[in-house]
Amino acid sequence: MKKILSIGGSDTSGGGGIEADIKTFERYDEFNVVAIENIVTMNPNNWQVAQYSMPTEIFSAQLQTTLSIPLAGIKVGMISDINNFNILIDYLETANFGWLLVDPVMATKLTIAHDKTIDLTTYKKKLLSKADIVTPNVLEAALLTDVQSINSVSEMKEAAKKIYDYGVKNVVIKSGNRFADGLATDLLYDGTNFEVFQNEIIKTDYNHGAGCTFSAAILANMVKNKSISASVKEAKEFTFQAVANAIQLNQFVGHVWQGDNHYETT
Ligand SMILES: Nc1ncnc2c1ncn2[C@@H]1O[C@H](COP(=O)(O)OP(=O)(O)O)[C@@H](O)[C@H]1O
Ligand SMILES: Cc1ncc(COP(=O)(O)O)c(C=O)c1O
Repeated sequence: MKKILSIGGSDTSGGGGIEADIKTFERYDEFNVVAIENIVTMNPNNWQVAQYSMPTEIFSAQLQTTLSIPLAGIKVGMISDINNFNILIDYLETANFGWLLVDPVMATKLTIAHDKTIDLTTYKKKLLSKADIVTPNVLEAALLTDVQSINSVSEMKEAAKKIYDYGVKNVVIKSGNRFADGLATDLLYDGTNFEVFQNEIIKTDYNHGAGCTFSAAILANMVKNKSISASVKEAKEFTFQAVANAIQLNQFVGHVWQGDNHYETT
């Protein structure tokens, strides 16, 4: 069984972050080990989000723990603190692992005030440049490429080229449910070719966790030695089902569900 390390935030509501990763990797029969960099909580009255960064000593101890484990891949999600970020970069330089996927979680479906001390130039230079694959949504891709917004496949292509130039080997940009054409488009760019993956947008408000699930599923396929293109294709189908099976959590949100079945929806 392959072992994969997730580094990112713990979502107390259970939909995104490390919790989505664990559920997804289990579906692919892969063993997920974790290093939690931050914890996200929600106000029960209005769902306002708070984020608590892990003290550096604890984050570092988690990463050290994983040095004893042969890792087929590492998935990096939400990173909130510059000191933890630097510890992560040092760790990536010493650890032995297969693929590195970076999901640059900056613009999520929840409004999270991120620690602005990680500037994007540093983020690109130190982290993205090491990634085999990076999976921003269109909002994150716009932030990374310093454009106002991305509203079409041709604008996704422009952004993918720029992100590739940061040293990333493969770029996947996701439009999710944001484009008016009714299509959920994912664009893959490997430095030579563009490939477009599309399906219809499921009309639902419940897709929290879709991004984490999608990127975990891509990595889950990659460590099974599938091509990047086949990995993205399969992950898209997996995530589509997870969105189709989403559950309402409370009056504020609904979360994707990676399991085979769910027996009740409220
Ligand atoms: N309503 C939806 N219908 C179909 N696919 C969706 C829907 N919402 C998200 N997806 C898919 O889930 C994956 C994650 O996309 P997205 O939700 O944009 O990520 P993020 O959580 O990073 O914003 C993509 O493959 C996207 O096409
Ligand atoms: C810790 C953490 N990581 C990642 C995400 C991203 O979630 P999504 O997959 O909906 O983009 C969230 C969303 O709340 C989160 O709390």
